[in-house]
Amino acid sequence: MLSIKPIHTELSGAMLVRVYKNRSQLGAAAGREAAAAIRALLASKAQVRIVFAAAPSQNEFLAELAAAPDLDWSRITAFHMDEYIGLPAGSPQSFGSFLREALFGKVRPGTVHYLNPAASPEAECKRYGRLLAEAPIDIVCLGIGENGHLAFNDPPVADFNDPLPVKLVVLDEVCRNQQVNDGCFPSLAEVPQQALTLTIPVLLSAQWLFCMVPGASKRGAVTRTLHESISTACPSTILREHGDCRMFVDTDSFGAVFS
Ligand SMILES: O=P(O)(O)OC[C@H]1O[C@](O)(CO)[C@@H](O)[C@@H]1O
Repeated sequence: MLSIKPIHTELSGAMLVRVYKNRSQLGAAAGREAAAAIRALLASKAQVRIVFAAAPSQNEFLAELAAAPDLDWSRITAFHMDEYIGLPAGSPQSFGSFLREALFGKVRPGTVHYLNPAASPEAECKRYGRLLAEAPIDIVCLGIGENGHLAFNDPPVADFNDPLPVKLVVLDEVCRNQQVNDGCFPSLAEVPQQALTLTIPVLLSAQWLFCMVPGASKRGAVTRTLHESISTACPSTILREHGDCRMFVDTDSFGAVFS
């Protein structure tokens, strides 16, 4: 298999940033790297625990990962990082349905823990928090929202020292508008107002973070992530402090590369 070379690499704090020519190269490179990391973990432990983001920005990455050879998915425990509250049961917009379609239904992980948006939010946050706490999280595969959110930790609710592992949040308007612009919902009125999300300390507790951020609509968020001071005004800035976060961007989200 040919390796896909980034056209530019740099460090932002402790975070390794790789810039690819376009989103398909970004997705393929990230998928292969994540597969290699999973293989390495599976060689040294019985179970590997991974949290996945559910968004169009992850499509190329998830497709590559789903096609990766020699991965024993039966020893993988999978989680997702957020879920809307208030969608009809089985709605294609739910993040559980998205991941079942894009990945879980193809690779059949040994265990998939779905967030249940129909349960009482308080009870569901506790239940999911307990499942997450059963053992360390090995890998989180995430994206960055246009407002710099990680999962559904939008700037008004993001807390780098959140005491809760999973919480109920009200979504901010930039985040809800993005879902319409991404083609996930026909209008703002149909985007749920509330959601459950893993909190930032849980996401950052993973040994490895793979962060895939393609597309021109993310250029502002990528620039802020790399250059703005670290604060919840742009939650993704905290990624620069994780010791093993790799961020995959393309020329649309990064901007021009000058050598
Ligand atoms: O790349 P996108 O579509 O902005 O998604 C970024 C994040 O938003 C979510 O889709 C919803 O919070 C997450 O699953 C994902 O990490």
